[in-house]
Amino acid sequence: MTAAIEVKAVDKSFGNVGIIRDLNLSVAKGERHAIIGPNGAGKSTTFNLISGHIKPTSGEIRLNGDVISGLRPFEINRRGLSRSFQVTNVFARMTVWENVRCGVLWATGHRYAFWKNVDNLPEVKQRTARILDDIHLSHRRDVPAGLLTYAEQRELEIGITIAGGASVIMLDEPTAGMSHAETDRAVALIRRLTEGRTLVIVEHDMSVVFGLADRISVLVYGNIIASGTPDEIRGNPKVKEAYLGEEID
Ligand SMILES: Nc1ncnc2c1ncn2[C@@H]1O[C@H](COP(=O)(O)OP(=O)(O)OP(=O)(O)O)[C@@H](O)[C@H]1O
Repeated sequence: MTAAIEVKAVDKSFGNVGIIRDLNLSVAKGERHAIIGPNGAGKSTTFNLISGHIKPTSGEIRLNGDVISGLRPFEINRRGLSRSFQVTNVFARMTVWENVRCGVLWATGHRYAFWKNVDNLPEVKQRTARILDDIHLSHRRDVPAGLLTYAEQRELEIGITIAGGASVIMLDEPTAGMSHAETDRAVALIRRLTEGRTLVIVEHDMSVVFGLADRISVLVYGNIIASGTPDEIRGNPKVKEAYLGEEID
């Protein structure tokens, strides 16, 4: 079967510093795949390469079989890939409802419908309401997003990322800065919302990684040193060495 994401022999240099070196990664359709690795290993850079925010120096990236390296982020998004960022990225002055509706408008083809009364579009209204319900933020719908708690903002962002109906979702450290209880809630949310889709996640919290991922890839110095099931990764000596002194289970 065609992979959802296929990264082949990708290199990325900033100036003459090689950050990503011969990166090869395959994520099957419907799989939840985590990318882990020490600080500065190149995880966010890998995300930015796949989502088109930066271009590879060489190599090729495919989404559902089609080459996407070289395309711009919005073109890749239209082809079915949606991502969140490490830093919370919601519109602080817009309400929760308006934030989600933005994502829905994009997905339903009303991309530039600024002149329309968009609340009169039943499909948009229903879909926005359903997503708010899914992310358990219906009771906060009229609150400006900037006034939500930090964890609620991250949940909203996850909601917006999936609002577009993309088949491939990429989340960059979705539980960073959350308490244990908030993390558990976010993981349950992510698991539920990505059911039947492909998920790629960058995450430092190993309990999240090992609880959520079907497969894990370990990135060290811009290169994937191991890819496998959580059990394979746990028992891999190269991974243990890269995480010397740290607990990975
Ligand atoms: N635009 C850029 N220009 C120059 N160097 C960059 C740029 N973006 C990232 N880097 C460098 O690339 C390396 C990898 O950074 P990246 O943010 O991808 O790592 P990471 O694995 O996501 O780290 P962390 O876990 O700390 O978030 C770092 O040394 C960083 O300084």
